[in-house]
Amino acid sequence: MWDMITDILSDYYLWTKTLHIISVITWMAGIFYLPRLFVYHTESVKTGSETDTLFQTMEQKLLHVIMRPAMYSTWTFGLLLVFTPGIVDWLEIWPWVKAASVLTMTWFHFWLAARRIDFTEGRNSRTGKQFRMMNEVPTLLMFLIVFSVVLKY
Ligand code: HEM
Repeated sequence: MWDMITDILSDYYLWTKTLHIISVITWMAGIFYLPRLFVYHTESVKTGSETDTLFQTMEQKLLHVIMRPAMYSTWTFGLLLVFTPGIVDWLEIWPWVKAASVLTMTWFHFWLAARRIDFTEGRNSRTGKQFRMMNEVPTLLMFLIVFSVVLKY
């Protein structure tokens, strides 16, 4: 049974990788844009105004319609790649760097989701500067992930 599954994973390796990359692009688009929305929301929008409601709608749609499904499909296709024979050698360093980075990226996703709730409840206490600084987290992780998965040291 397991042999049959790994044969199928090998046959569809390039399809899986293609879908993984498409999912990653979609997830990252949101990961980079949502903190920007939070910066404008914090610095230029009055709590309780019409614009506040508009920003909340944009943030909710971005998170639930784009980012959340994209995160799930990135994980699904990524894990299928992990189980594809001959792709990941856990004796090398790169899979560990990648694993640590994608776990941190996933933590960042949920951190953003929690900050969205702060806005909906009118209790955001972060400044625009703090959101700008947090925006560097996914940038750093993206470098670590792409270098590790492509160079494979
Ligand atoms: C969320 C969990 C993730 C898992 C389990 C995972 C796992 C994997 C695996 C096993 C591969 C195959 C490597 C190969 O074919 O040699 C791969 C490829 C790739 N991953 Fe991920 N990944 C994840 C998330 C991400 C994220 C967040 C990014 C980007 C920010 C990313 C970018 C890539 C790229 C660009 C490739 C293609 C590399 C190549 O063609 O050689 N992955 N991933």
